[in-house]
Amino acid sequence: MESYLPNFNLKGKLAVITGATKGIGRAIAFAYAESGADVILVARNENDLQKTTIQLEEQFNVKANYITSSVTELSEITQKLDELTQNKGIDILVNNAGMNIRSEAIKVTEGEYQQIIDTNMKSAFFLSQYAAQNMIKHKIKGKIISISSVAGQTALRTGVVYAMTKAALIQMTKTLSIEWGKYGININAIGPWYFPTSLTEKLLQDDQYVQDIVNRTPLKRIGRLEEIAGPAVFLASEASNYMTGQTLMVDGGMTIYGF
Ligand SMILES: NC(=O)C1=CN([C@@H]2O[C@H](COP(=O)(O)OP(=O)(O)OC[C@H]3O[C@@H](n4cnc5c(N)ncnc54)[C@H](O)[C@@H]3O)[C@@H](O)[C@H]2O)C=CC1
Ligand SMILES: C[C@H](O)[C@@H]1OC(=O)[C@H](O)[C@@H]1O
Repeated sequence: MESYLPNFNLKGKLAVITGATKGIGRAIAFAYAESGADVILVARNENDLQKTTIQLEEQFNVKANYITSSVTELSEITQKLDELTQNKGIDILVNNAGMNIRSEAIKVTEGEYQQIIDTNMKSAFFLSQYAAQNMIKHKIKGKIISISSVAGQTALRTGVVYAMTKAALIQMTKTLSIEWGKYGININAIGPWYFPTSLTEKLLQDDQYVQDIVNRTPLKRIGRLEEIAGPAVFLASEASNYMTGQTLMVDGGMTIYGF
């Protein structure tokens, strides 16, 4: 039978997702499990992790493990990943955990700067490095996906340091893709516009702010979480095997909207 339909499912894959108990990371974890992947969730709240992994195992009949740690505690995470991936290497890493302290550039403190940089950028690089070492050791042609932002490509009013980290993830994605392509590892990113999560909750409670977003968005609405899970499943699946170094803007058209 002649077929060109690639494999979009993640059966038998092992995915590591950071910040996976809330918002976009949670949506991705659920979509991956529904697509058949076993998952390792990384987050800071043990209770949330326990509840989420139990739900994933019961709902989708997959294996769900967790690591209770801040992504800034890299050795904590890598030691636990060593244990959890002895027999099965990592197929997919999603660098999702991220935070923002929205303040004017003129007022940013060194502490705020470092917290955003460490959470959004440093963790993504070193977890990508760990995942690549793991994939190479297990001879896995894996997928590394980072959640950037439209703020990494166009200027927003929501914090310069946050934007710096999101731009860095786009450039990290390009640079790692040329270094690790020879191992068959695909490195891509996703740049969301606004999606309803705890990160954006306060902003999206302001009707005028939401109207401003809608006015700048060709599709005239904010995103729905399943609309970010789809591209994340695509980038984790064999369907994207010939894509690397790219950032998919999942933004309702916002980044291409000149005037
Ligand atoms: N929601 C949106 O409109 C957009 C979100 N993004 C990005 O999407 C990613 C996910 O954000 P959302 O789901 O919206 O936010 P969220 O706040 O709902 O979820 C972020 C998750 O990351 C976790 N996290 C934060 N710092 C952490 C740390 N140090 N260690 C471990 N986990 C940590 C949080 O606990 C939370 O579970 C972030 O990287 C964010 O920058 C990008 C563009 C738009
Ligand atoms: C779309 C942006 O990333 C948006 O800006 C913010 O301050 C929020 O943190 C969202 O991520």
